[in-house]
Amino acid sequence: MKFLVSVPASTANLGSGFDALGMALGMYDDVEVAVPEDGSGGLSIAVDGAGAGEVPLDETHLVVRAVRATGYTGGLALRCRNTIPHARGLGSSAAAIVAGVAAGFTLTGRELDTEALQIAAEFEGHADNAAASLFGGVVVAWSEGERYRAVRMDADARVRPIVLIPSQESSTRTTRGLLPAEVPHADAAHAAGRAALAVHALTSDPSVLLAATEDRLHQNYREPAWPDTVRVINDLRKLGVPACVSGAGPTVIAFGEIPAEVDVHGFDVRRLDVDRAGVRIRPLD
Ligand SMILES: Nc1ncnc2c1ncn2[C@@H]1O[C@H](COP(=O)(O)OP(=O)(O)OP(=O)(O)O)[C@@H](O)[C@H]1O
Ligand SMILES: N[C@@H](CCO)C(=O)O
Repeated sequence: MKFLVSVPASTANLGSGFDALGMALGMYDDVEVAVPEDGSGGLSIAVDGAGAGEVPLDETHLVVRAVRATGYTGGLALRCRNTIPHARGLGSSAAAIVAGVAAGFTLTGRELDTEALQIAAEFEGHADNAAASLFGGVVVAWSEGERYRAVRMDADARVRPIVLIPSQESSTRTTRGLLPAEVPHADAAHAAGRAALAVHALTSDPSVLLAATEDRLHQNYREPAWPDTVRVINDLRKLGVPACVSGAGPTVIAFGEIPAEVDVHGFDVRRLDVDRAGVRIRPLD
């Protein structure tokens, strides 16, 4: 058995929707999955691109851990071709987890269903990135007790994301540690209104994206980890360009054109499509 799992990157939060809003982006990690014909066990992993020479090549590899979380215990040969940069706020860890869950479900003959989201989201403790990589489009994710849920919507065709990716890495775990336990009531109320507006902006009316992407719950608290990111966001927003931190940073996500007067030196600027399909599985011979 041999198949290819192709999984999109994602951007979480989208400014106001901390831990709730996500969107899939047209940048992909491909994982070729094969099971030894003779039924022998064993594990082999090869990695090209992002993470090559850095990620472990044993049972602790994130894709393998996610495969195992689906209950598949047999032999596995993985070839990972990664284009999603690690620790930049583009959902690389969620993409790896979703790839592993999709591979595990395929190996055990199951359709990707709500249990796939549950398993994937349990790895990160929130479902925003994982739901986007699984389902594509724009997602709202939430949890009810220990169950993770998400709804998927189509992005408006006029939503044209641009990502500005710095070379510096920033770990999600580290910058979550910068967040306060409590926020002022006024900021919580602001976030609720703007996040609701963001759903409308992303799916029906991108003209209100500037207000919709204004955040008060995480970016300023995390600024010490990536001051240049916050500077670029503030410069863009002052000129009327909707911009916010992608996920836990340090990538900036903006909508529209980048004005020449904004200094984006040190950032790799790329226009990406919104991915509409989510994770894809294709048989290989
Ligand atoms: N394809 C992969 N294969 C193996 N491990 C991976 C893969 N992608 C990410 N990882 C692991 O996840 C880490 C990055 O996770 P982290 O949550 O900090 O950032 P991110 O997922 O890129 O960003 P964000 O969650 O803010 O969008 C990497 O340093 C690596 O250990
Ligand atoms: N919502 C998450 C996304 C990163 O995984 C955060 O901002 O920490």
